[in-house]
Amino acid sequence: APSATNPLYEAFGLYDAASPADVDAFCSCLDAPPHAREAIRRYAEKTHEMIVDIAAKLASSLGLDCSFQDWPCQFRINRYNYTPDTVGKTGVQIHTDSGFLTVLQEDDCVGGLDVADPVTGEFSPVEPLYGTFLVNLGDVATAWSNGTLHNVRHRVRCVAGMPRISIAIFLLAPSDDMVRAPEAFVSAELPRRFRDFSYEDYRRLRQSTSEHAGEGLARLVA
Ligand SMILES: O=C(O)CCC(=O)C(=O)O
Ligand SMILES: [Fe+2]
Repeated sequence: APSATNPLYEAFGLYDAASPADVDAFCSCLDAPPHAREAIRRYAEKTHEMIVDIAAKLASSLGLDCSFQDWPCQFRINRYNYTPDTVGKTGVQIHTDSGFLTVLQEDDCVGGLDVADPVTGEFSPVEPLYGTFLVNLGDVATAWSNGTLHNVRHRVRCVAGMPRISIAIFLLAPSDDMVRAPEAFVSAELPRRFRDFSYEDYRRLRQSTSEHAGEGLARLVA
């Protein structure tokens, strides 16, 4: 629901996108007619396949052979209730995604997503590109890779006076909820940076401290 921090933003979603029963329950909440139900089911299935595949390729590029098939996955539709009066206002505050990997389908027409340069902190706009997805790493990626991968700070601003919709799928954390860098990422030169932690605890920590941009990782330093 819209909040004091992000009054133009609302979202609804489901957990777990890999579970046909969860997707069905979500469709029932929406009172989705059969053709919409089928479209949502296929979209969740295909984007889940895609995110698991991207994660495996990412791991393999780091020399690790692992499967992300059973990692819980959240699916969310974001809606920004923009009007001509809200141009220039915040859509979503600066944040990092808390999980491992996000695949985002941007609005085809309305831009406004900005990503921060990790060194300078400067924001650059991401122009919407029809037919593409955007891949983004979250806090769990930083911890799980022992600091090899970088979480990305981003925000959404209202740049046009019309509603904006984006669809995100989030691969969150290992299925046992415990985030721990595999041994392959740990060496004498690169000692373990973070203690083992529960993703659910970390998510609660982010909420309770209102630290939404990965600051909480500093609390988990080994
Ligand atoms: O709507 C967007 O472009 C980004 C949404 C986002 O950052 C999120 O859902 O975490
Ligand atoms: Fe995000």
